[in-house]
Amino acid sequence: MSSPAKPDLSDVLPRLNDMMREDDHWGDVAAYIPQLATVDPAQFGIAVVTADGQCHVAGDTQVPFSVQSITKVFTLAIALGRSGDQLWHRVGREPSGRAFNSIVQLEQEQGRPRNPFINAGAIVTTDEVLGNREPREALAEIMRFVREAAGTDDIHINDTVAASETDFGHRNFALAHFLKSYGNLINAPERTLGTYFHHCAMEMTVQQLAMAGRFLIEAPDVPRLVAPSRIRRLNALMLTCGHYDGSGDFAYRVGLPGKSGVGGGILAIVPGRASIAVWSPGLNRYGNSQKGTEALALLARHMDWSIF
Ligand SMILES: NC(=O)CC[C@H](N)C(=O)O
Repeated sequence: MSSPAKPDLSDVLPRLNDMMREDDHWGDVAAYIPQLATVDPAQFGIAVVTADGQCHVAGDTQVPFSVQSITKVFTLAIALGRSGDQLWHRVGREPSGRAFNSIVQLEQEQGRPRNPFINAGAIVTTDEVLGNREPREALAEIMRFVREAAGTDDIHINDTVAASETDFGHRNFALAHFLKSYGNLINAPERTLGTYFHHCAMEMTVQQLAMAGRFLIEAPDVPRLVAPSRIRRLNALMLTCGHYDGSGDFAYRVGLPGKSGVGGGILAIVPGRASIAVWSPGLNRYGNSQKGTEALALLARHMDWSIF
């Protein structure tokens, strides 16, 4: 009996792209960052880079989009590289079950954020990366890491988006001041947030993001930026916390470690096999890409890529 043919990504991705455009339930773009509110939600792009370095793409693949919270994976990797397990004194490792920008949880837990992927936790990891340095030095380190991971220097921060968040980021300022009041911020709130808003405002195409995620695959031929044991832990946190209070739903539907951003991007990892970046700016009720999640669920099922 012949075994069924292995699905070919160069067929699968264009079909997935067509399916995503069949209806117009694109979700809503994030309105609380005015620069993101102007993006047309009816866009979709996907890129898959396999462990052997092959890249397959479909859809709107040439558009650089605001990666936002996906940068929290890179800043966490850098913070752990700088401080090791000391970091966990300042931030936890449990799913939050709350919105990404929840204030009430931070107060209840006395200034130690639940995990490094909610905003409060990422403000702490950014503060750890910043240390006593100038924000531009910390940002240069973050950009170096991401560019090296992606294998290209053509990745930049959109200063207009960063300025837009600075002007309207009142919740993040509230979170940072709470952290400071509990003694869990080394720097002045404005200084840490300036760094945070800027790394969130980094832009990438889906291909660049999928390339940047390769270091999380843990395979022989991918760039070795962090130790294998740490890669597994980053993936564990992405699985349990990467989609905020939608993390359980994402694990149920997709079955892969993933990290979303309010710009509509999702980075998902198939351990040992592939790095996937998907982008569609319309969001679901958890603030995660609506079509991006749907596409990942279909792709994971079709390729039999769920880790479970
Ligand atoms: N979920 C996100 O992508 C949030 C990131 C955004 N920069 C914020 O702080 O609100």
